[in-house]
Amino acid sequence: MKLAKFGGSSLASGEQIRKVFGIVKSDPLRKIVVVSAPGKRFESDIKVTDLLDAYYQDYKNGKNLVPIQTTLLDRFEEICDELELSELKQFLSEKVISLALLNLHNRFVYDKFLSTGEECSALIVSSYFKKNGLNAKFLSPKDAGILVSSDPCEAKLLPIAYNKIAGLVKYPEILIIPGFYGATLNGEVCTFSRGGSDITGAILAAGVKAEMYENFTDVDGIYSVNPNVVENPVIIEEVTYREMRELSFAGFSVLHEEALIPAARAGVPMLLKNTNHPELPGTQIVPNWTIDMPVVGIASSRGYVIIKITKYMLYRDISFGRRFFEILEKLGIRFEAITTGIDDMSILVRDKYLSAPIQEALSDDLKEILQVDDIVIVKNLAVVTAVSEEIRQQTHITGRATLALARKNIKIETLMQGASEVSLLFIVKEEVENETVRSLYEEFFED
Ligand SMILES: Nc1ncnc2c1ncn2[C@@H]1O[C@H](COP(=O)(O)OP(=O)(O)O)[C@@H](O)[C@H]1O
Ligand SMILES: N[C@@H](CC(=O)OP(=O)(O)O)C(=O)O
Repeated sequence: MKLAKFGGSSLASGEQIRKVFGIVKSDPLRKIVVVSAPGKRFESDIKVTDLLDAYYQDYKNGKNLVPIQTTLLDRFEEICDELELSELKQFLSEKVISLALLNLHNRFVYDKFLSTGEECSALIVSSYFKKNGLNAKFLSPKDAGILVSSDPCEAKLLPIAYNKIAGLVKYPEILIIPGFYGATLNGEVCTFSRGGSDITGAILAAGVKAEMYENFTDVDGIYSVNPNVVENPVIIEEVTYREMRELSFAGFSVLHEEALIPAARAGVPMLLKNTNHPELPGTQIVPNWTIDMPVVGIASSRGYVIIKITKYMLYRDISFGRRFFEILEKLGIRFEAITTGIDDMSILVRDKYLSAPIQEALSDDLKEILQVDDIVIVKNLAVVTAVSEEIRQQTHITGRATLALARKNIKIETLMQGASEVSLLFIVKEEVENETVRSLYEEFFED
């Protein structure tokens, strides 16, 4: 059995849904289909999930809801018209309108709004499949057994869920399951973080021990670098789960970083393919590499800050680390990397965690509680991450990378090896982010 997940770009219009139908029909092993909400049809278009977000904001702020409801209903109506599913229009319209009756004080109200895109999408796909002769069945995430924690917009799968999910193999129909959300033990709708349909796909593929998790999107494979920075970059033929997790976390938005672990643990291989060109091989995500590459991919992300603290003889104070982390926890600051020395400690954080009041509270606590001598906050940084399993084995990769940057006069603010040992992090000023990516790409991929 294979699990096929189709992203928003594959469900954006009736024409795209016809392609999805063709793909599912062409392989009888594709027994579970996970769908996202309709995505963008063209560059300036708005994804249905973003429209639902706007709908929620208008509802919360007491605004006139007619314009946003009309935009949403038009999207669904257009798809239904293209697929000749007129019988579904009224049902979907009621679903969308009834969101404006929800209790705003419920913790999961925003999740319910956002999840409606995937729910409607799965209803459309299952109706179209049935109408065209496929034995398909809509199954809600709750009925599929996707039981999740009660963390609005950040659901985590409850381990007990896997028992029920395993039972999905018994269905004779092709199951069409909405991605992106699950049900809490109290039956509330709770979504994963944005882009989370990939997580649903991975969980279900792991739960039924699928022979393959196919992730269909709008590119021919995973590019070795952001295609907006380097024109026509090389497509990665094969990447390990660990490499891909690092790349996703470091900026490759093509796959959600939380979608790798469930599939990896269950040993389910993944294949990323293009809905518009399903005949192409795509990118395989595998447990162990078979192709030697000094660097598999280069990801980058901006909006970082380094907090440097200095305290004379810091390393002798055995409670310093604990007290420092307690301060970070209290202020809700997540850090991504840390280095320490005799008198210094530096942490890398995203600037979204460091608003002006939080920064002030952090400075006060560091001075009062930890009595640090100095605090320096360096802003507007980008992290460029080169990833490969080979980095652990071959020391010359770091040398080649730093030399390539030195040749272009690019100053590295800080260089770190990721704790997973499959990544090298080059922290640079935001203004040289793209140049850093291009220089590393030239060094490792050109010729
Ligand atoms: N390294 C990369 N390789 C491929 N695509 C990438 C990469 N980095 C970013 N992307 C973007 O990810 C998009 C696909 O992801 P996403 O928009 O979530 O698709 P979907 O709607 O199918 O889930 C591509 O269209 C591309 O613009
Ligand atoms: N529709 C949700 C979940 C998702 O995974 O979407 P997509 O497959 O289009 O990235 C979102 O936009 O966040």
